[in-house]
Amino acid sequence: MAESPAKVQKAGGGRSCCVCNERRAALKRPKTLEQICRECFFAVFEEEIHQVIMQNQLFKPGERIAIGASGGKDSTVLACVLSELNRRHNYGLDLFLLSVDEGITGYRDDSLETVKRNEVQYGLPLKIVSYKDLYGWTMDEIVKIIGLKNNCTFCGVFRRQALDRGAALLKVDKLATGHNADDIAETVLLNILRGDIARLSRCTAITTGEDGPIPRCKPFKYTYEKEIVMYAYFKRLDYFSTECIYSPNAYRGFAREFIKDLERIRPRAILDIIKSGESFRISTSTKMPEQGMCERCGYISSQKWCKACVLLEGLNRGLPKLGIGRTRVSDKDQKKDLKQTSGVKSIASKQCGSLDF
Ligand SMILES: Nc1ncnc2c1ncn2[C@@H]1O[C@H](COP(=O)(O)OP(=O)(O)OP(=O)(O)O)[C@@H](O)[C@H]1O
Repeated sequence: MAESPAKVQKAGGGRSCCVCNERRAALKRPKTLEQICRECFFAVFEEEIHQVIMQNQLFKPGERIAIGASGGKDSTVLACVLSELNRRHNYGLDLFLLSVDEGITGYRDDSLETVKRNEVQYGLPLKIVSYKDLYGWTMDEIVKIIGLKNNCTFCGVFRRQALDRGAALLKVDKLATGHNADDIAETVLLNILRGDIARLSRCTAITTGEDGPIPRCKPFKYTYEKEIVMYAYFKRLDYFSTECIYSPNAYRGFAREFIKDLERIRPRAILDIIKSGESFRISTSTKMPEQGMCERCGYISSQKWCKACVLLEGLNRGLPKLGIGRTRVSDKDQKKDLKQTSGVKSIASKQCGSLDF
């Protein structure tokens, strides 16, 4: 449901809109702090996304595009705006909604109900793929075994692959996700803090995976989260706004809060962090992982087995910590497990909501 954004910055003193100069300003744009009326806000918000799509040639006429639809604000606004722009500018796209059911009772089951309503509201066919069908496990079952600490690693790795598998079933050319400017700035910071050069070098790319099965793109790369919330609120869009019940990601939470603090002082900070991320150049002497194919399932992987197969093997063998970085499994046990598991190296923990798309 369209909830009131935590802090809609109201326009003050009955000023007129800085765009049309006719209507009264209804809000202050978080990105530019301009006083603007509702109608002009919708228009500039949509036009900026259209420009990003055109300048970065995100889509080609005739393409089939899946929108990763979680039922949350970002992907709901993405579905709404993409269908509108597709009509208005004759992109010639065949749009679909693609949802991953992670099997989280009290969270994903409810948000999927929202996506089912969106299917009708936007007239976009919906495909749902589930962890249970793909991997034989729901997140509820995984959490029972692994607890709350590392569950985001399983969820993130499985979701990435599940989206690819769903996209393949839909036979789409590309997958569009609702990652916004705040998400990307946050990921730039996290990759710097972790010294993860490989991810730092690709996390700002608007399109990724062009060498893989299905490229992914982020039409909201420069769109501020606060503006997405305002758009959803003023348009009264039907979205689901509850946080995942298994998401205790404190580290990412600190990065998020830090960026929100910076944004309060200087809204451009978000765009500048993204710009800094884009400007990073990796020295030629830095060794980058080589992309290959998982020997087990054929999915792209820089190791012998992909991350999902390593994690799944651990779950199925009753060694759920197999493949999770920096765990308390003793070195000896882990070495033994990994040896038995065809020499796959331990993977570093990938946090929930991370942008390794
Ligand atoms: N279960 C899912 N099914 C399909 N797509 C998903 C799912 N979870 C995430 N995505 C895609 O990845 C994007 C970023 O996901 P993230 O978990 O960071 O959520 P978010 O920032 O809360 O976005 P949203 O508001 O759309 O839920 C989403 O906008 C969506 O496009």
